[in-house]
Formats: sequence, structure tokens, C-alpha cells
Amino acid sequence: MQKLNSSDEITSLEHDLNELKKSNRLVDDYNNTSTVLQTRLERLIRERELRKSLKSHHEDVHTNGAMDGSNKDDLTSKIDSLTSEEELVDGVKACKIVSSECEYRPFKQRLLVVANRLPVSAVRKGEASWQLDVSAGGLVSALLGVTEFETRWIGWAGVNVPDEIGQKSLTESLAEKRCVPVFLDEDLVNLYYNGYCNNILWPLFHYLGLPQEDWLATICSFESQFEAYKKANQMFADVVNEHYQEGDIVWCHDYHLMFLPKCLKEANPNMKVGWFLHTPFPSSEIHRTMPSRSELLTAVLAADLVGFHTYDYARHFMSACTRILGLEGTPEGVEDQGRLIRVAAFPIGIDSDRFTRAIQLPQVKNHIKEFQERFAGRKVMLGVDRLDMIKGIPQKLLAFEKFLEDNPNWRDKVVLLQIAVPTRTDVPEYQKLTCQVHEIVGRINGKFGTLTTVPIHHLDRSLDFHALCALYAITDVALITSLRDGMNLVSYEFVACQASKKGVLILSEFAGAAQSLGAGALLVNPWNVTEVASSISYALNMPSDEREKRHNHNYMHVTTHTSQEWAETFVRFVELNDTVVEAELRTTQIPPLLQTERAIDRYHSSTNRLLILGFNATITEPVNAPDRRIDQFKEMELHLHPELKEPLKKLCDDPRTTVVVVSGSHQSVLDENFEDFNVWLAAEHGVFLRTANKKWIQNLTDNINLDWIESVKDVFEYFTERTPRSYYELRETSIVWNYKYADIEFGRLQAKDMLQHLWTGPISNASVEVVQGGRSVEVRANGVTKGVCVSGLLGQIIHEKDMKSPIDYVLCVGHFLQKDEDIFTFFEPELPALTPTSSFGSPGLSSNYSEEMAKFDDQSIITSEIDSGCTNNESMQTHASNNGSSVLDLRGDNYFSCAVGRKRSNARYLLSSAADVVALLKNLAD
Ligand SMILES: O=P(O)(O)OC[C@H]1O[C@H](O[C@H]2O[C@H](CO)[C@@H](O)[C@H](O)[C@H]2O)[C@H](O)[C@@H](O)[C@@H]1O
Ligand SMILES: O=c1ccn([C@@H]2O[C@H](COP(=O)(O)OP(=O)(O)O)[C@@H](O)[C@H]2O)c(=O)[nH]1
Repeated sequence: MQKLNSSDEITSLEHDLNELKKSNRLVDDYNNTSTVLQTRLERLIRERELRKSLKSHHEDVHTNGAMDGSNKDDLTSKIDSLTSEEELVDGVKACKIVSSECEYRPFKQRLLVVANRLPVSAVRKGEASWQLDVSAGGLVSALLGVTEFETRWIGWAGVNVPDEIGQKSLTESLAEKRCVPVFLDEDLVNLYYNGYCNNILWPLFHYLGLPQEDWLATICSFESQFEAYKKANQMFADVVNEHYQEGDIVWCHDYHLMFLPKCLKEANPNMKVGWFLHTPFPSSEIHRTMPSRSELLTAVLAADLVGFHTYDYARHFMSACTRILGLEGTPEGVEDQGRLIRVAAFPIGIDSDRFTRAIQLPQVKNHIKEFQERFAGRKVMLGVDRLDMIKGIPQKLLAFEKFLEDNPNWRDKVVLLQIAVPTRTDVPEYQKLTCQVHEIVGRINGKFGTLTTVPIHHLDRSLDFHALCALYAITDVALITSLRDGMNLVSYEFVACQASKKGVLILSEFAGAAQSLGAGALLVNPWNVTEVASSISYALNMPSDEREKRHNHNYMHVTTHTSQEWAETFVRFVELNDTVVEAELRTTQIPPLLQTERAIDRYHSSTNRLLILGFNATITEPVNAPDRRIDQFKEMELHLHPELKEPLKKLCDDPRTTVVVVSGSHQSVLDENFEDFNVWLAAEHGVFLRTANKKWIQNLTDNINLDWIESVKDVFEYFTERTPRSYYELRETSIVWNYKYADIEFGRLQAKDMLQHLWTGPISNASVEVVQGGRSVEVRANGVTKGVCVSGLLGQIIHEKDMKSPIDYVLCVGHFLQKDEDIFTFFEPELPALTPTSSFGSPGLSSNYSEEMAKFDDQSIITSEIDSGCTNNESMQTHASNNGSSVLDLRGDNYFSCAVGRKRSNARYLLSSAADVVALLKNLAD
């Protein structure tokens, strides 16, 4: 990599990086050559390189005197001394000093962190005086470690402040900590925070179901709590809008604020918004039980990026979007009407340096000494949890009891220290838990205690940072038995403080941390007390070399996957900006909606018109009513939309208009629907044509090899039997398996399986193509597409109608598969190919359009070269034919290609649904 020397170069590098974030263009090799970076990966790799260069140059500047020496020492010591939580909250300020005192000041991205809880909670000391204490919990700990950005926090200060003097003075106090309060009154907090957040969402997201004893009351008050939740989210949004500056990134946190992305985007669609969930996202089967399941998902999907701790949670979320909202899940995220919302896993970490440094501090060393003396001769086991149902404290105590029962020799040689930090104390379930835990601790201590010692030391309070670090450092076995836990940072903190002791971590397999620390920890199922008890025994007796290996593994992870990395990844370089850029890129490929007046106007002023209409989902009766449930069975047969019967007849009977219906369906389906219509029909993608005199002829090649069809049918039958509500349709030259009424995810899996099977078996040597639709798999004879059909079709029409004047109006409308979009390319051959995501050629078999066109050239009497770049007034050059006369006289403004119900298309325009097609055709007929 090129080494940079001057600050001019670095400025140019920063400029590149900013440019990269703004667009997908990048100044290449630092010499101003502009390149369009095509793929997301290319951009990411390039961006990473730039960042590395920038970082190493900043280090050079820092070491080689760009900053004056005394100043540097002073600042370094300021940063090094940041160990207490209070200082850490202020640390944002210290970092700002560093950058402002450097000769070269790096660009700092402004970041608005919006979380229910501010990093400090306020306690009122007088009318206008406040004490600010650092809030407890993993979210706060992790975000305090993030110093890379110019951060402002927006959130609730954990206190009711009804009066103006109080609100003004608290706002001022918090401003010093770069915090902005959202004032929620007591009633709202009760319904929104204690109610909807902590009594409904929290237990559900952690698989605990709704609170059992007062479930009737919960269900009854659900509506009012949900209303309060939305109201509170809007209040957060109002404060964000007040403080937002253009270019800021807004990072919304957690289950409290699922409506926030929606509220923010409604006010400002250009705002860059990310949303991150700190809890698990449960299986879609759990989320389905929520009365507000769809609204919550839709609101979150307003964000540009949606993040989770683990891939499992992301997978569950995508599955909920697919099953509940019916949206497409892609490997990158969720696609909603042509918009891509990226969904990914970003496992959080801790500021590990803060812990490793703390262990060296005299205050911590004093605590360590004190604890070592206090527990001399006994092994120390430690639990640190908020007193929350999800942390599995009762289960942990029962397992410890079982261990003591099974291992009498350990009874006076081990102590369990359980720090249970009180939390959400206004919620009844939490109050009940406190009593339950006290009862169990009392019972076990009564059973196994002596006059001088007890096996469990239980504390209902939090510890200060130094005492906590000391406890982590002297512990032999940490016992974390969460029933579910988004991540669990206590496990990370324990590992960070264990450099010398190398103690054992027993960790619940249901904590997100199990995915990252699983190799070094002893994983347990917290519900299985016998298993936990024997793991305790194993941990206490573990030989030192095994302990060391396990610890080293975890230590490496904890010290490299830090909270800084996490936030940086989420916010700045990788996902959020990239998502915005990419979403913009994708939007540019989405054609505009058709202005129907213009299409109608041009139709009426033309004299020889051609209407090419797709059939399914274009002019058929709708099966997708808006309130359709995803699993509802519907009629499979296709019927012409009843409202179209009359207008279509009128259009077909107009001598100045030729109407063609192009479909994949069998001839019989089309015959049934268009028996009385004076219409041209193309069945099986144009293999068969029904001409104006209602005779079917074979349009494409005569000698289509169909040897493969029986064996493919067997495969389709097999999958139909095994995929409830799927079906297949056998045609003469193709066969389609459709799973649009089946469970979407299962259908997709089955389709994947089917494709693999087809390629390796029945069609491996056949001259066929496999075309994958949104919810279907089709095998058809090679080279059969709607585009190919059109050339032959036009020849027939001109011949039969004995057309003397050229066609001067073309409307080509359809819900076509990507493969069949060559019907648009027929009229505009220079159109770019769409990314081939849904069309697969059989290996070794060409599906090249021009080759196919060449094959059919003999039959067609028309070839067209239409300038795709022409403007409305420019003439589209259309030549034809073997007799030299022109058959198409198309200009930009009398050619209308429309994709129906799709977003990414080669068509010039979009129509949202078949209903729009119906309206358009009615208008033409009038
Ligand atoms: O603010 P509270 O209601 O008092 O609750 C404290 C926090 O609890 C939850 O923490 C989660 O975030 C951690 C960091 O990502 C994660 O390690 C842990 O597994 C989660 O439980 C909650 O999500 C936060 O919003 C609360 O502030
Ligand atoms: O007395 C205490 C005990 C714990 N914690 C902190 O609370 C956080 C707990 O985070 P975790 O992710 O384990 O669980 P959460 O409470 O967020 O569900 C950790 O950073 C602990 O250092 C604390 O500040 N004081």
C-alpha cells in the first residue's frame, strides 16, 4: 500500500473517503482517475484500504511531532486516566480536546445516539440542581466505549420532571455531558416503559411469553400501552428533529424505539437512520403472537440498516418480515417495493482496554487484596446480573444447590457471590422475582451454611466500577445462566479482567455471547440444573493448562472485538453509508410510474396500434386481496378480470388496433378465457400462436425436443406432494411448479433443493432452461422467451392483416419474469441486462438472446434497431423487413413499455398492479 507523507495527501485521502460515502465513484490510486465502483464488495475493500492508510498516517502525525510534545503528554495522560464511569461519560469531551489541539484535525462524523435511557440518570437535589449518576446495563457500558464519533445522546433521564425550571436546569446539566433529555411524564412512562416495553416486548423477545398471573389485565390494557408506546416514540423523534443537522447519522437503539425509524423518515426521508436491537429477536412464531406484529416490523423497516447481535436474531427478523409482511428476504436484507433494507449481525463488544487498565489501578488492587483475604481458602464463583427474569438467577441458585448436594467435599471450599442489580422495580414481575430469589438464597444458606460462613453471598445492589473489576479479577468461575440474553457483556468483562487468573467461564448457550465465547467457555443449558451442577464441578477441577487455553481463546476475542469496532462498523464505514448509497443505486434502476394520460392521448392520435398484454397478474382477476393472509389458500385457475371483458372486446374489435395476449399458460387456458375475443394469443411464451381466425399454429421451431418432460414431471410431482399448497402445471413445451400459496420459506428451500436435483439429474443433458420466478420454478424448452416470440408474431400479424401502413403505437404491458423481459429488449435492443438473479440457464446451454434471435431470423420478417437512448421527440429508427418496407414507426412518445407490480425492470414505466392495467385499458376503450 502506498505510504502517505504530507498532510495534503491525507486531505486528499479524506476527500476520497467522503466522496466514496457520498457516491459510488471514487478517485482511484490517488491520481484523480475516476472509477465507478461496481459492486458493494469493491467499495468496501477500497474503503477499508483508505481507512487503513488514513489511520496509519494519523499515527505518524501523532508520533512525529505534528502536535507539540508537551501538549501531547498532557492529552495522553488525560485519556489514560479515564477509568471511572463518570470520566468516561465526559470522555467524549476529552477526545474532542485531542482532536482540536492536533495540528491536523480528522473529520469526525456527527452521530445522534437515541436510546430510551441516557448514559446518566438524574436525581433531583434542589429546584434547579441535579445529581447525574451513570446508568447501569450493557447498552450504556458498550456505547460509552465509543469515542470515534462526535456523539450526542438523546434519551430519557429516568426521572419525571413536570416543571419548567426543572426541565430547563436538567437540560443544561445534561448538555455538559453532551446529552439531550426527552421528558416523559409519569403516566406515559408507566404505560410505555413499564407496560409495553418491559411487560410485553421484553418477555416476548426473550421467549418468556406474556406475564402469567396478570395476563388478562395485560391483554386488556394492550391497546392503551401500544398507543403510549407510539406517542413516546414520536416524542423521541421530535427531539431528534430539533437537534438534527444535515449529514448526521441517527442511530436508534433497542426495543423501546421500534417506531422511531418510521417517525424520523416521515419527517425527513433523507435522514440516515440505523436501528439496532440489543435483545434477541425471537422466532417468527413468537413474534406472530403480538397483536401489533405488522406495525412494529413495518416501522423498523423504515430504517436504512437494521442490526442485531447475532445472525440467528437477524434470521428470525427476516423470517418475520417474510411470513408476516410477505416481503422478499434476500441474502442482504429485506426488499420492500424495490427498497433494500439491509439486515445484518453486528456483535457488540466492550471497551476492553478500560478493564485491562483498571486492573492496574491502585484502588482496584486494594479491592483485590481485600477480597482475596476475605475469601482465602475458598474458590470464588461469581454471578453479576440485573435482577431480571431473563438472567436465570433462580435456576442458577438451584444448580448451585444441586452441586453442593452432590459434592459435599466442596461445601466449605467454595462461595458464590451473586450481584443482583435491581432493575425495573415498578414492574410487578420484577418485584415477584426479588422475593423468589431471596427465598431460595435463604433456603440454601440455611441448609449449607455454618456458624461462620454461608455458601451464597447475595447482594441486591450495584457495585462501583473499581469494585466490580476487582471481583472479576479474583473470580475462579463466572456463572452466567441467562435463559435468554441479547449478548451479555458481563461475560466479556470477566474475561478482560482475567489475564492473570485465567478463570473459567460457564455460559448459557442462550446468551448471544455463547456464539463468540462458545469455544472457550463451558456452555450450558440453564434449564438443566444437573448439567449446570456438573459443569460447576468440572470448572472447579479444571487443570490449569485447559483453563489457560480456554481463557486465551476468549481473551483474544474480547480484546479484538471491541465496542469501538462495533460502532465503527455499524455506523461509519461499512453498513449504514453503504446501505444508503446502495439503496440509491437500486432506486435509479426503478422506472417511473406511467403517466396514463399521455399513453391514452397518444393512443387516440395513432392509427395503427399494437397492444401486447401479459396475462397472469396483468389482466387476470386479482387473487391477492389487500387483506389476504399469507397462508390463505386461493383459487389457482386464472380468469380474465371481469371488469375487462367489455373494454377488451371493444379494443379487439377496433380495426385500427391489434391486441395480443402473450402468456406462459397452455392454449386451453387462453381459449377458455378469450373464446369470443377477436384477439391474437401467444401460449407457452409464444411457442403457439392463435391468429385472428382463431387457429392455433406453432410459431417457434417445429422440432422442440421434449424427451425431458416426463422425468421433470416426476420431480415436480414429488415436490408438490411434499410441499403443502404447492402445485404444478404441465404444458406442452414447459412445466411450472408454483409455491405461491405455500409457506414461503419452506417453498424456497424446496425450490433450492429441486433446482439442485434437476441440474444433477433429469435435465443435465437436456436442451432446456430453468427459470426461477418469485415463487415458481419453470422448466421450458431452450430459447423460448416472450421476446423471441414477438418477432415471429409480428410477421404473422403483418402478413395476415395485410398491413399497409406501419404500426405507429405500441403498448407492451406485463408482469413478466426477468427472463421474459426480452420482450422490452425486442423494441429497445440496447437496453442493459438486469442482474440475473432469477433466471438460470442449464449448465452448458446458452440462453444468449442474440443467438436465439439469429436462429429465428429466417422466420421473422422484421428486425428492429431502436435507439434506446432517444428522447421523446427523437425518432426511433425502425427498419424492417425482407421486403424493405418499414413496419414499425415508433418514436419515444408512441412506445410505452410497462412492468406491472415489479420495481426493477427494463420497461420504460411501471404500473403498480393489475388494477392499474384495468383502468388504463378501460380508458383506451373509451
Ligand atoms: O434500561 P433498563 O431498563 O434498566 O435496562 C438495562 C438495559 O438492559 C438491556 O440490555 C441489553 O443490552 C446489552 C448490550 O447490548 C446486551 O448485552 C444484553 O444482553 C441486553 O439485555 C436492554 O436491551 C437495554 O436497552 C437496557 O438499557
Ligand atoms: O453493579 C453493577 C453490575 C453490572 N454493571 C454493568 O451492567 C452491564 C450489564 O450488561 P449485560 O450486557 O451483561 O446485561 P444487561 O444488563 O444489559 O441485560 C455490564 O456492563 C456491567 O459492567 C454495573 O454497571 N454495575
